[in-house]
Amino acid sequence: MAAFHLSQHPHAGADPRRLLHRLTVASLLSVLCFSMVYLLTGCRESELADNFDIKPPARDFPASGSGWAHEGNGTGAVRESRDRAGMESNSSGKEWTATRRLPQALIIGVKKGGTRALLEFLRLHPDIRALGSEPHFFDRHYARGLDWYRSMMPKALDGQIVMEKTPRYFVTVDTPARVHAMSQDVKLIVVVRDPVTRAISDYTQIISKTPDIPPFETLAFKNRTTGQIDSLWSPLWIGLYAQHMERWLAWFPRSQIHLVNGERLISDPAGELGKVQDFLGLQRIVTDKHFYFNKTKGFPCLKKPEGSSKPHCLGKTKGRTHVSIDKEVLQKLRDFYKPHNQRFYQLAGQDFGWQ
Ligand SMILES: Nc1ncnc2c1ncn2[C@@H]1O[C@H](COP(=O)(O)OS(=O)(=O)O)[C@@H](OP(=O)(O)O)[C@H]1O
Repeated sequence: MAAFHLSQHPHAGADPRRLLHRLTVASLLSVLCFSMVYLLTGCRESELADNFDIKPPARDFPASGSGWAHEGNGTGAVRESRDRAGMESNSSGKEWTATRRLPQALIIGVKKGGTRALLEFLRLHPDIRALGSEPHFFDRHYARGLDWYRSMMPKALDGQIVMEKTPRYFVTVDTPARVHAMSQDVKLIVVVRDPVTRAISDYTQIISKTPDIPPFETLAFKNRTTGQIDSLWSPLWIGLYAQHMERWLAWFPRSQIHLVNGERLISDPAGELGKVQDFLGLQRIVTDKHFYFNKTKGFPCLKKPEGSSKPHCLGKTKGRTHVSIDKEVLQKLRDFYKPHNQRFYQLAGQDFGWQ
């Protein structure tokens, strides 16, 4: 249409140089505008979002379906605008520049342990800046390099702790060495939960996505008649905590790994959060004042996150009803895990009391 219109213009043929000049000026203006938009809106981040399967740092909300039930909370909005500006000011009005840094703390596992709840509770702390999505850097995107990883992090001020959670790190063989190569001082957090319940939680999620898979009772055994457990089946293998923990202990001292009791994270979230804040060297700011027990959901939820008037619970994929499992199979699994759990308690220096 535009080309047709130009060729019909009475002066189009008369002054091609003028037309060319106009076109050049228009192109220069477009380039200028584009550059301005690029600089002002952090275009680099949207490129990342388009090209990769994880979210950019400025949108550091939980992935949909895995985060809070009411997402557009004020806390996130405030944080997002701070991220965009990259600035924050203290009481004297002086501004500090926030920068993207590599994480100083990682929630490395375990899948279905309660890692999302822990991360969201920790995000209430003003000295924590946490990436909402799981970047899977050390297990999937390691080849992208540390600069890429840093670019995924939310901006943080000096003194704020940057963190992320990717529960798969705990069980991936190369991860401890890779994390160590990034930082020898990084603080590691693992939320652990009774491995039998964890496996059922895992399976409940799997079957919700692929309803055609065989029953849990079939997949859990190499041979159901002989009762031989298939410990390589992922939902069961992840629960061999001692085995995974030993790999981490080959690279990091026990004092650098904090274990969160996943069961207590539900029954006493403030108590578990208190210990995590101590471990991170932070003031205990997230306390029981922040939580209430939501009877309908059957889990603790947040009363009023900063800037929001609504209480917040985790989304519906967290705390769902588990598939019911044959009692005999449950007992076989408990017997199977017993020695592994004992070994884990020894490594942990803590008895989690799983049956
Ligand atoms: N406050 C609160 N609200 C909801 N759910 C809670 C909470 N605290 C811990 N949990 C438990 O977290 C389990 C999900 O664990 P993760 O977040 O680690 O899962 S995931 O690995 O990120 O998929 C999830 O597992 P399921 O109960 O099997 O759904 C919960 O038991």
